[in-house]
Amino acid sequence: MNRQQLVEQIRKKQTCLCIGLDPDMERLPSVLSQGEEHPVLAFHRAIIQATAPYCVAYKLNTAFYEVLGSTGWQLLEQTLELIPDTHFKIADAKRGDVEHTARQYARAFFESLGFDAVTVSPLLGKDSVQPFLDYTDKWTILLGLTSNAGSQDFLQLPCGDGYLYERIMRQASGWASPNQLMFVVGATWPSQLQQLRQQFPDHFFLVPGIGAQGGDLQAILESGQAQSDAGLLINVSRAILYASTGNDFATAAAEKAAQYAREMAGFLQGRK
Ligand SMILES: O=c1ccn([C@@H]2O[C@H](COP(=O)(O)O)[C@@H](O)[C@H]2O)c(=O)[nH]1
Repeated sequence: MNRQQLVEQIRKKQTCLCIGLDPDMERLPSVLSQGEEHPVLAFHRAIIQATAPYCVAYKLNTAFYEVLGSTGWQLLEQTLELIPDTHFKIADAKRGDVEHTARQYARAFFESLGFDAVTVSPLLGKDSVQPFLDYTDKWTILLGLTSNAGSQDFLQLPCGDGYLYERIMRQASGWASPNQLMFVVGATWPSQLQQLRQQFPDHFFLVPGIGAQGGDLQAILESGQAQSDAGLLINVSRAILYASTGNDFATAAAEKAAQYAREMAGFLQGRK
């Protein structure tokens, strides 16, 4: 899905919500263990059906699938098949390796699995990211400023006239156009996100950290939108997936997603 198609979906639906499909076996509703289908697949089938009207993207964090071994990889593929073509599909895999290995990762996520986007660590430098960027019709989402407290250990260290994350993002922004390069910026750092938006007016930011991590949605919406178009994909995983673990889990997830979407619509209305 290219930028124009993504922006069209955001405008049409008046939401920039991305739902994280991070299936935690210990939190799945017990009703699902009684069926014939794998509980993760039954969970995703119900969640996607209930929430698709309120979001434009789904983000699958590969850790939650990898932990289940070969079954997990099958579930990843089967979950992708459940996601409508109208929705942007992100592999949150945070890959980063030397060039020839990175090329295999890029092939895996873009060709074998067919994701629209994959998250990548920029720390090994341009040659490690280039294999992803070579897929000009796909998106590379570089870790900019991550949402966790530990981003202060390295990413928020002073560097030149700014911080390390700014230096990384500035340099990496020269590697490809904003039509194929996004940055992860945590919702837990609203003032940094505001400054980053001024420095990077045209890039999409994938923003995790709303819901369970306590990020402030209003603050992100107020300061995070790009000049040219929406420019934000705001991810929520646990707060939607596990809104209820009872039999009403899908309805509860839909209500929560609709609530986030309504808040977003208030900001997106009337934008170009
Ligand atoms: O900086 C980052 C990068 C990625 N994540 C991932 O996003 C989701 C957030 O889940 P919630 O349940 O909404 O907190 C999860 O997959 C993280 O690994 C992040 O949180 N921060």
